[in-house]
Amino acid sequence: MDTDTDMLVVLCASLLDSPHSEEAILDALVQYDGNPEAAARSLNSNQVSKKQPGKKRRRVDLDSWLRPSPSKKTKDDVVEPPETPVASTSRLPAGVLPQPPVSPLPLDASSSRLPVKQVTNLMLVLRQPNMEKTKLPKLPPLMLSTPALVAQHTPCTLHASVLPPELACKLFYSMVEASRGWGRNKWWLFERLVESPHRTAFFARKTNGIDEDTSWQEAARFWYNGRMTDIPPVFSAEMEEACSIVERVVNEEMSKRDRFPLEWAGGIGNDPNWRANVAASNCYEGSKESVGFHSDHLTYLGPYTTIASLSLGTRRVFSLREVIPSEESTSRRARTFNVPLPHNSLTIMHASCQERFKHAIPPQTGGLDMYRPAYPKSPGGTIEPSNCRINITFRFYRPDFRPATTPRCKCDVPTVLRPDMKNWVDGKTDRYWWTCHGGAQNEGKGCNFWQPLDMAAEGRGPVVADRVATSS
Ligand SMILES: O=C(O)CCC(=O)C(=O)O
Ligand SMILES: [Fe+2]
Repeated sequence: MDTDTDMLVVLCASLLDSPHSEEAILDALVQYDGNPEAAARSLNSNQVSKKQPGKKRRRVDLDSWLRPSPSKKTKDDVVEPPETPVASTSRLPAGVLPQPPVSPLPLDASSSRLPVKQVTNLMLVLRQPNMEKTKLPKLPPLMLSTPALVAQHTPCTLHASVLPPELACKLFYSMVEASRGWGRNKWWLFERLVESPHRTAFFARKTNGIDEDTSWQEAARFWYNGRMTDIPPVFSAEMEEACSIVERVVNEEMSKRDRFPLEWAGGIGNDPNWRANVAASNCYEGSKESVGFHSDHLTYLGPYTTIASLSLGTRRVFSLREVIPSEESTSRRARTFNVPLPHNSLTIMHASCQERFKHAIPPQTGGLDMYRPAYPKSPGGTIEPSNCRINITFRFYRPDFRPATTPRCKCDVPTVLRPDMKNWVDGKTDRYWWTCHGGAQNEGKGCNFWQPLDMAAEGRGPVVADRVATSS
């Protein structure tokens, strides 16, 4: 761990009511963008039920944290997962990576709005945590190679060959072409400017498909990673065509599933349960480009969102790993599930996936299969194999989470909405927090803003629970 991070861990530990493992602290720090007070508040709030009323708050001795920890690993140290093939120097702490949910316009380091500082690849900043010692046996990663296995083990479904082959090919070519102009997201983490190890872009649909509301373009225009962006492009003709097919598949799949009480239920008449009004696209060129474990911010998506992720081009592995709730941490261990995503497949991350699981595209070891398009780029042209994977995540920004309703912190930047993953409950009484996002751009210096989401007080909904309540 670098010195800055050491100091943050120490600071956070000094604010805790009871001792926590270094990994738990690091986890919370990453979740709160390196803000020790917000991280400590989160860890302390997990303790509330265990605390005895009237008992004096105990501060952890700073010295005990500053003392160097034993440097050599013992056999008991559980090193997280040997699972997905990830080079050891670039391994992220399992399940912790504040990679943002949607990836709008690239942030340009040369822009006058960003301070000129050395940029570090995100993968090099986060170190492998010392995992809590546990007696529970480590679970080897599990390869989920069929849609049935994916549905059995994860809150996701996998759909093969979703687009007509020619459309999939055309969309692949056009996105690869466009991706030459995309950039890598940059943000501040632990007082360092880090950048994502893949290129990314964000699109807003011209309308939400139902009315002429353009506020989603506004949402994307203004804030991303605590930074103002330009107006995003609208969907291309191929993206629109793909999107209508994806919407049909998603709604069909949702109609077969039980819905969670906090899910959006505002669709009336012909308005479907789910529609895509924005899309984030990623281009992974070659085997080393990746995205670390993260769950998507829920700022505009709201609780129990559904995200549809289209894969085009080279096949890559999608990793999913459950975040074990605190109270179950001694009784069961997380397992990593690896899902190979072929060209023209759709992965639907269903409601509860962002609350319970983190996901990643790890760097690929052991070689990459080149993608050989079925059609040439232009009629009569030659077919060139490609080492790129294009991912388009179609998302539904909820009307009750419109940008104007996002609380702002003391930095005067819209906050981000995060689930309390360590205390995931039942889809009804789960906790979420609005937290400061200013530090992601302001050299890592944010404020301490932290506010629980209160659906009723904030006038949000309707959600599935409201529908059930009125119909019974
Ligand atoms: O490339 C993928 O499949 C995942 C992308 C992702 O997780 C994201 O954009 O949030
Ligand atoms: Fe994601």
